[in-house]
Parts: sequence; C-alpha cells; structure tokens
Amino acid sequence: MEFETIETKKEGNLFWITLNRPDKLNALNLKLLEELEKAVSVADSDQDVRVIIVTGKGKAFCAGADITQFNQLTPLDAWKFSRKGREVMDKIENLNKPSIAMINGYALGGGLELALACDIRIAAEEAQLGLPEINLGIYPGYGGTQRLTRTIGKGRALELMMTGDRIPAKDAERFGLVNHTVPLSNLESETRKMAEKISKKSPVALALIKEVVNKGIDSPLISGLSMESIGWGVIFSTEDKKEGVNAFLEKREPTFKGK
Ligand SMILES: CCCCC/C=C/C(=O)SCCNC(=O)CCNC(=O)[C@H](O)C(C)(C)COP(=O)(O)OP(=O)(O)OC[C@H]1O[C@@H](n2cnc3c(N)ncnc32)[C@H](O)[C@@H]1OP(=O)(O)O
Repeated sequence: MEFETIETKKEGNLFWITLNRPDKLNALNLKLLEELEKAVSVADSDQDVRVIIVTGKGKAFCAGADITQFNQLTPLDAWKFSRKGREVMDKIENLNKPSIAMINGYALGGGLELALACDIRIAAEEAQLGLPEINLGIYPGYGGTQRLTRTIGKGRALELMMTGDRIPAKDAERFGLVNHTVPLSNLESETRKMAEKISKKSPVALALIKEVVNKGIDSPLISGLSMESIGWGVIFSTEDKKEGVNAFLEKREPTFKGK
C-alpha cells in the first residue's frame, strides 16, 4: 500500500509503521493521522501480523500535532483534528495485537500520546519525551492527560503537563514511562528482539491480556478480577492452550496458531 506521510513494512510476523515527515520532525497532520489509521487497519486485519511497531524517520519519533495548522483551524476543524487523533490513538490501544513504540528521538505532545497508546515503549538513550502543549497555551488533546497519568501517576504527570519540560529517556524509564532505554545504535535490534519474542506467544492469550488489563484498569478491582476469571474460561477453549501445555509436557517449543 502506498502512503505519502508514513512507510509500512511487513517483516515475517512484524509490521513496521514509520512516520515519514522527517523535515517536520514527523509532526501529525490530518493526512498522516488518516494514513496511520489505514496502516493500523491493514495490520490488524492481516492474520500473519502478530506485533505492530511504530517509529519515526530521522531525529524524531514525533514532535506532536502539526502546529503550523493551528492558526488556520476553525473551532470545528480543531474538533475534527483532535477527534481524528483520539480515534487513531484509541484504535491502537484497543487493537487485539500488541504494539511497540520504538522511540528514536523526540516524542513530544501528540507524539508522546501516540507512544502512550502503544503497549510497550522502547526508547533510544538520546530521546527526549514531554508534553509541551502548555507552552502553546493549550493542553494535551490526544489522550495524554489520561494515559500519562495512568502510566506514571498523577504528581509526575501533572508536573510534565504543567511545566512542559522535556525529560531524557533515562528519566522516563525511571518513571515507568518507557519500558527500556538503549543506545540509538541498538534500538532497532532490541525492539525487533522484543517484538519477535512476543510474536511467538499465543495471539489469543495476548489479545485477552490486553482486554483484561485495558478494561480492568478503569474498573473496580472486583470487576477486573472477574474479567480475568471469565477470560480464563475462554482461554481454556483454545487450541493454543492445548499446544502450550502439551509442548511443556513433551519438552518442546510450542507453535501457537491463534486458534
Ligand atoms: C488539534 C488537536 C491537537 C491535539 C493535541 C496535540 C497537541 C500537540 O502535539 S501540540 C505540539 C506539541 N509539540 C511541540 O510543541 C514541539 C514543537 N517543536 C519543538 O519544540 C522543536 O521543533 C524541537 C525541540 C522538537 C526540535 O528543535 P530543533 O531540533 O531545533 O528542530 P526545529 O525546531 O528546527 O524543527 C525542525 C522542523 O520541524 C518543524 N516542527 C517541529 N515540531 C513541529 C510541530 N509540532 N509542528 C509543526 N512543525 C514542527 C519545525 O518548525 C522545523 O521546520 P522548518 O522551520 O520548516 O525547518
């Protein structure tokens, strides 16, 4: 599939999406958001794809929403633009398949919000992360107020939103905002290693983990625990469960088919 503002690549069971506006630090305009949404749909409906990786070309992962559009936007356009962004982030978070944000450089504003919609974040040591919207007299609008707070806690999230400060990847790792920090030269190989490891697990179990964690986190503990138990009933009906248990008993590696 041909895109203007992103590149996609299928590599075995991995699907790479690279934001491709390096001259503008991969800032998110409407076109890019629409193409990103399409690419995510393609990856989602392809049975062979087991893990989706999102990254950016050049020195940025993504420097946020395209500020140059802001002065031309009518309030109605702004609503449309913000809604489209939210829809894309929600779609990524709610995918049945795992996603990894490979943060190669700046992840700011809408760029950090995109990374937060992914399940796992691996960052280059050189990367900087933040929500600088406050410096523009606005505030995060692609889910950052909620997802950052749930990821690193209220105090730290409010500090990042209120100061607009950029933090180095190592600090982001310390806060639990990124899972791992590696030198830029190892970023792709380390991300691929993690993606390949996950791609060999049962897709059904992975989808259920996402469902129970993502829905459970916004529910009372008792409801989350109940969802976990109900999911257990489902997982025991799968071929993958039989395969996993038999492989253990037969002392061999399992091959999961997602059934
Ligand atoms: C409408 C709904 C919105 C929903 C919520 C989302 C909101 C947002 O995301 S608001 C944007 C938040 N992001 C920022 O405020 C970051 C802005 N960028 C910067 O502060 C800097 O560019 C930098 C610190 C990230 C990098 O600085 P530097 O290395 O000096 O690089 P340049 O500033 O020269 O950038 C190169 C090139 O890229 C353009 N650019 C960078 N960020 C954006 C952006 N967010 N939107 C549009 N364009 C951006 C920058 O203007 C330069 O372009 P040229 O001047 O044409 O070379």
